[in-house]
Amino acid sequence: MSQLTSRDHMAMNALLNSPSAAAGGEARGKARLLLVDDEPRLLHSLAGLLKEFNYDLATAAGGNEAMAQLSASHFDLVLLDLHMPDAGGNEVMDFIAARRIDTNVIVVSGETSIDAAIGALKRGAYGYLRKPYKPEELLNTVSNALQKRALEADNRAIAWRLECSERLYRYLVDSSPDIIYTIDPDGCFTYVNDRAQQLLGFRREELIGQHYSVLVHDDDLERARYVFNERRTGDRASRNVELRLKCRHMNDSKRVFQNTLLTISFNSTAMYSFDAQQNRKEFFGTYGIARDITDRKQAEMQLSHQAYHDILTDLPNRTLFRDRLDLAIIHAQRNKAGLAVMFVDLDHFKFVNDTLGHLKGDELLQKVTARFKEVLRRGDTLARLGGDEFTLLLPDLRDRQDAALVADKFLRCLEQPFELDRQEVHVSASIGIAIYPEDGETIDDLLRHADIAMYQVKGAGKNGHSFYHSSMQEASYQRIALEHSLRHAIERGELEMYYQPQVDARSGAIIGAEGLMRWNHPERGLLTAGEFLPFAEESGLMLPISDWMIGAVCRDLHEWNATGCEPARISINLSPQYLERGDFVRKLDQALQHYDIDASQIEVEITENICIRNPEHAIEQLNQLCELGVSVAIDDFGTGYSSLAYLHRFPISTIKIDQSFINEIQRDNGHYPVVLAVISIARGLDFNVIAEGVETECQSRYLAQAGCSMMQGYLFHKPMTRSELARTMGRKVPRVA
Ligand SMILES: Nc1nc2c(ncn2[C@@H]2O[C@@H]3COP(=O)(O)O[C@H]4[C@@H](O)[C@H](n5cnc6c(=O)[nH]c(N)nc65)O[C@@H]4COP(=O)(O)O[C@H]3[C@H]2O)c(=O)[nH]1
Repeated sequence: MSQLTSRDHMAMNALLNSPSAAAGGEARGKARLLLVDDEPRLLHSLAGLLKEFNYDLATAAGGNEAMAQLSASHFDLVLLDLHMPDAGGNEVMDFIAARRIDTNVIVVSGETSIDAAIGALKRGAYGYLRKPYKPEELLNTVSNALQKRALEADNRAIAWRLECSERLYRYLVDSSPDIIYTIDPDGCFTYVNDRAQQLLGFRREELIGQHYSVLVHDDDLERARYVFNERRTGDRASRNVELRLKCRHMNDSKRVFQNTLLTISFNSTAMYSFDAQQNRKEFFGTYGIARDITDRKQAEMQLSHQAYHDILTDLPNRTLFRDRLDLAIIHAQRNKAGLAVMFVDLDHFKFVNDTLGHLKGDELLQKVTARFKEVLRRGDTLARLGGDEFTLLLPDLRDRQDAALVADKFLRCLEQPFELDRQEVHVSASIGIAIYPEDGETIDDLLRHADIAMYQVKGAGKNGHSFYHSSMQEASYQRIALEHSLRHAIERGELEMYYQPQVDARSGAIIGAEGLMRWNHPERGLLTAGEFLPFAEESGLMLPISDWMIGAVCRDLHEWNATGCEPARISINLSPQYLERGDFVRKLDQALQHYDIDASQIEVEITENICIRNPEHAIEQLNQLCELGVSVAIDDFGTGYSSLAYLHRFPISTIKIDQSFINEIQRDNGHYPVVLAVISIARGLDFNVIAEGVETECQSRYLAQAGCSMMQGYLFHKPMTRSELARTMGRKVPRVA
């Protein structure tokens, strides 16, 4: 922005605030005349002569009085005698000059020498009249002097206006946010405003006289020719033409200088002068305004990038992938070539997300992406569809084995663990492959079939790849149908709670039972929780299902309480999704009150992972449970990221040893350190300990000897219906290990 001087301010204020001046010429009043002569008779006759006219007259009888009056008020014209006894006319004129008094002087003197006249004119007198003067000569001289004075005043006003106007426009042009320039017919700059330097880094003097092409990016020169040679005016002239201009690269902190190219939008128009002699217009250059639109262009580019890319990994998104696949199919059709589409789904990603939190989950996805990218060739497209799902397009496939090789490389690159939060995290992937044209000729078919093949890998134990085969279709339909019918299972009353007794192995007495959900599937029969709850977790059905489960367990407890054959305590499993929601304590409390159940009859089983993900939140929730009187057990202990540092802060009463550790117990005299360690941790922290999945007498004996007598497993009881449990409780058959 150019600096405004105080003179500029004055000029602009005058221009903007003086409408009369703008109209050209100030309104004038009567001319004021001062008549100076020491001879009263002459003074009187002079006044008499001028009185007839519309002048405002004042008289002075000597030089001193004249100077006093000139100091006190303004006069347009002084009619001045030269010889006066106190102060002569020359002295008065010197006084006028020294004080820069704005007035004109006509000397009216009896002095006849030419030197006197020359002296007076040199001092600035407008005229010199000799006494005795002819009246008309005097009147003419006075009138002419006043006219000339008025003309001079008008000229000064016009010049001042012009100066003001020029300053205003120069200021406006220089402080414009746009570059303003003029160019001569040869394409050389004749003017650029200050903004050019700010934006492009070139000083005005460096650009004036230079051809415009020094500034224009080489690729834009063709378009620039029209803009900088614009011969049209008005609506037909160039509007909003975008060109990239070179900037001088300077280490200036200002943003504009850090760009080596700016995108500028140009408006330009021709300039013509009129040749009166030839009676025709003459082109003398182009005038233009260039606006820096770099920020807008960058924002537009960013927006369009975001529309087609995944923000987290910066990989192409679904839209761009489909577009690329579409093009690749057309290309393959034309060239009778093949292509492969892969569906890549990370195994156990949800577990990482649930245990370490979404931020770490995101970090893992970024790290996985980086490894995948290293495997790719130019021309392959890896996209992220969302969550842990990636798709890969391999165009120009020569052999389907090439696709298998890439899939193997993907799997191998995941073999090394990832480090997250100073913990080693292992992930693998399940990859389904569909080949064009055998497995589909459209985008949707290829993607669907790759997805089906991927599910096949998941079902077969994950961490592998598989080509699509039409026989997989049936399994896929079954999976989709399962998900679909699960949505209606609650309303159709197909869910049921089963209970697996927990026993004190020393006496065989039932000390409690774990509630385990079952689905009486209309076609597939009784499904265990392990067979359908993973789908519920994936499809967001865990929340309504958990609501149902709390109600069902409380209702069953209510019935048993009424018949007096209730187990001491029922433990229920709560999914991390449900715990996260924060209102489950209130729901549980409501259900307990509704069915009049004592809170001590319920134990909530949580996995240790939920404590690690957001310990403070977990502690708060668990404390609320304890305040209700509900106890807490840690399920599957030892399989997740347990942290003893947190464990003692949780209000936990029971630890359950996971069945994978119990499975390992094969011999009475064997050494099973994990089992021993868990039992000793539980003792050290004063927790109850229950072993789950106990199937053999050997396991039961080993556990009892190690100090764990509370057990659950097929050896004692399988999960059973509520009426079976009631019957079992009624029998209370003791069983001694
Ligand atoms: N091989 C073997 N298995 C045994 C033995 N004893 C019991 N089991 C099975 O092991 C699982 C024990 O439950 P969990 O570890 O809490 O693991 C449960 C629990 O985490 C979850 N789950 C079950 N019911 C519910 C529920 O109502 N709500 C929620 N949120 N999760 C549930 O599903 C998991 C699987 O449940 P299920 O399929 O019912 O499978 C049950 C049970 O049927 C044994 O001696 N040998």
